[in-house]
Parts: sequence; C-alpha cells; structure tokens
Amino acid sequence: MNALTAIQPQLSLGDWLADLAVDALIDEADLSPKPGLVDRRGKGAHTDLHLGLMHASALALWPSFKAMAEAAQQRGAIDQALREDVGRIGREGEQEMLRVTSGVNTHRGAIWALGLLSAAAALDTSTLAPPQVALRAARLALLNDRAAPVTGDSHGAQVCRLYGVHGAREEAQLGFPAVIQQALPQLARSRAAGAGEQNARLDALLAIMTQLADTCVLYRAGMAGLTCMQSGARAVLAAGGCASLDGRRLLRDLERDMLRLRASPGGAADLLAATLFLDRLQHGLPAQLGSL
Ligand SMILES: CC(C)(COP(=O)(O)OP(=O)(O)OC[C@H]1O[C@@H](n2cnc3c(N)ncnc32)[C@H](O[C@H]2O[C@H](COP(=O)(O)OP(=O)(O)OP(=O)(O)O)[C@@H](O)[C@H]2O)[C@@H]1O)[C@@H](O)C(=O)NCCC(=O)NCCS
Ligand SMILES: Nc1ncnc2[nH]cnc12
Repeated sequence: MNALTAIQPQLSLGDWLADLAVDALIDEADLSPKPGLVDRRGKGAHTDLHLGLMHASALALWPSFKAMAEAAQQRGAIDQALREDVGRIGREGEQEMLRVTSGVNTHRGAIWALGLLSAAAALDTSTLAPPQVALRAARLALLNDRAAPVTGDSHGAQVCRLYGVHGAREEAQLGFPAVIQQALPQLARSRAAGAGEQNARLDALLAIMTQLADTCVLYRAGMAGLTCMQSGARAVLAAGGCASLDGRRLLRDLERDMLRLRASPGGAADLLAATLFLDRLQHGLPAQLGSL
C-alpha cells in the first residue's frame, strides 16, 4: 500500500460498473435539447415524467446494476444460470424503479440494455472494447429466461406484432447495432469535427434515431411518427449536425413535429445511455481497481 491507495476508498468491479451505468443514465437525462424527451428544459412529450424523476430512478437502479455485474463475476460464463440471475435482478430493479417513481415507467428499456452490458463487461475485463462487450451481452440476451413471465402484451410486443419490427429484445440479441454501428461512430466523428461534447452526444442520439424502430414512438404515434423521427434525424445530421446553425434549425423542426405527434423516442434515449456507458468503459479499469 502507498500513500495514494491508503486514502482511496475501496472500489469493486461491481461498484465501478454500477457507477458507469448510473452516470450514463444521468448524462442522458440531462443532455439538452433532446426532441420529445425529458431534458433540462422540461418534460418533452410526456405528462408523467420530469428530470427529477429520471434522476431518482437512475440512482435507485445502482444496486441492480452492481448485482448484475457481481452475478456475472461470480458465474464467470455466459450460461443459463447467469441469464436467469440477470433476469431476476432486472425484474427486481423494475419493481424498485416503479416504487421510486410511484408507478411511472422511466427506465424499463435501460435496465435491460445496461443490465446486460454491465454483466457482459464484468465477465471479461481484459476485453472492454464496445463490439466485444456488446457481443457478450447479445449471447446472454439470446438465452431463454425460463422464469420470465410470458405475457406478450407489453407496448413493445404489441407494436412489434402490428408493424413487423424488431424491438428492445432483438436490439440486444443482435449486439446493439444502433449503438455499435450508428451512435459510437457518430460520437467519434462529431468529436473529431470539434462539435463539443454536448453536440456530439446529441448527434449520437440522432444517429440512433435515423434507424431505430423505437417501439415507444410506434406505440404513441404509429408508423407516421416513426418515419417523422427517422427522416427528421437524418435531415439534422445531413445539414451538419447539432453544432451547425442549419442543423440546429432542423432539430427545432424535429422537436416541434415530435411534440405535435406526442412521440417520445424513449428507446433511442436508452441506447444513448448504452452508448455513453460503452464509450467510458473502453478507456479501461480505473487504477483503484488494479488488475482483476
Ligand atoms: C425485453 C424487454 C426489454 C421488454 O421488451 P418489450 O419490447 O416486450 O417491452 P416494453 O415494455 O415495450 O419495453 C421495452 C422498452 O425498451 C425501450 N425501447 C423501445 N424500443 C426500443 C428499441 N427498438 N431498441 C431498444 N430499446 C427500445 C423503451 O424504453 C424506454 O421507454 C420507456 C418510456 O416509454 P413511455 O413512452 O413512457 O412508454 P410507456 O410508459 O410504456 O407508456 P405510455 O407513456 O406511452 O403510455 C422507458 O422505460 C425507457 O426505458 C421500451 O419501453 C425487458 O424489459 C423484459 O424482458 N422485461 C421483463 C422483465 C424482465 O425479465 N427484466 C429483466 C431484464 S434484465
Ligand atoms: N430522457 C428521457 N425522456 C423520456 N423517456 C426516457 N426514457 C429514457 N430516457 C428518457
């Protein structure tokens, strides 16, 4: 032990991954101006959500993310037992979220995405590059959770049937293509172009929105709403992104259209949080953790 380690608090891998997950959720919620979503300016297209609730929900999920990471560390392999541990902890996390928010669904999709990614990261800390972590999360998501209630009546399941699209489950099972192929490359491009961190993150959100079948948007605003979201996001990026004047004007137009349709891209918001999580994770373990 040296003078530095003596004054530093002990940090476990589970603590660190839960910190990253909660930070990603809070950074996503705070990022502004996001079209249709809760941000620092207000409630977006929602009546029952606000920024304080998003923060309270994110903080309440810390123990669940830690528990999912620890389960992965203890099991040490992608198998049925780990899948069912993660499913059980995720469902308990959902209950805690609903308790803290008095029944409002703030982060259902985020528990799923960040829970799988936290477990996937904890499984092998020697390979924390985003594609590898996403691939491990996909392999876990592909396993059947025998304890999961079979209802098929979630909003996501309803619109997936109606429109023949893939929702949150398939996004994870495919290795988070919206994050790996759209958001992270856009984040890097916008940073390299000098956009500034907040604009680069907004551009990453828009990159997700250009392609995603966001079941929240489909449920509230149908295919017309989804088309509006995707084409509006494409227009902003084609005009130079959120750091450009033309891009900002088009972002305002997109927000106006989303609010008119009552459309909220909650799925895209969750995947932005997943993007921010993987972006930080790839810088590796902090010194306090040492080699695991
Ligand atoms: C496999 C599950 C993710 C369940 O998926 P399913 O599609 O069956 O269920 P939904 O209840 O619809 O939840 C999916 C949530 O995922 C987000 N999402 C949407 N589209 C996508 C997409 N294409 N890719 C990735 N993620 C996506 C989205 O979450 C966000 O939106 C929520 C807020 O939306 P809001 O507009 O308020 O909608 P509602 O409150 O539902 O209604 P209205 O207000 O419109 O009336 C917010 O939560 C964001 O996070 C979707 O909501 C998995 O969750 C599962 O299996 N759950 C069962 C329990 C379990 O076993 N959990 C363990 C998992 S580790
Ligand atoms: N900022 C946000 N606004 C609305 N729904 C969300 N789901 C996840 N993040 C969200």
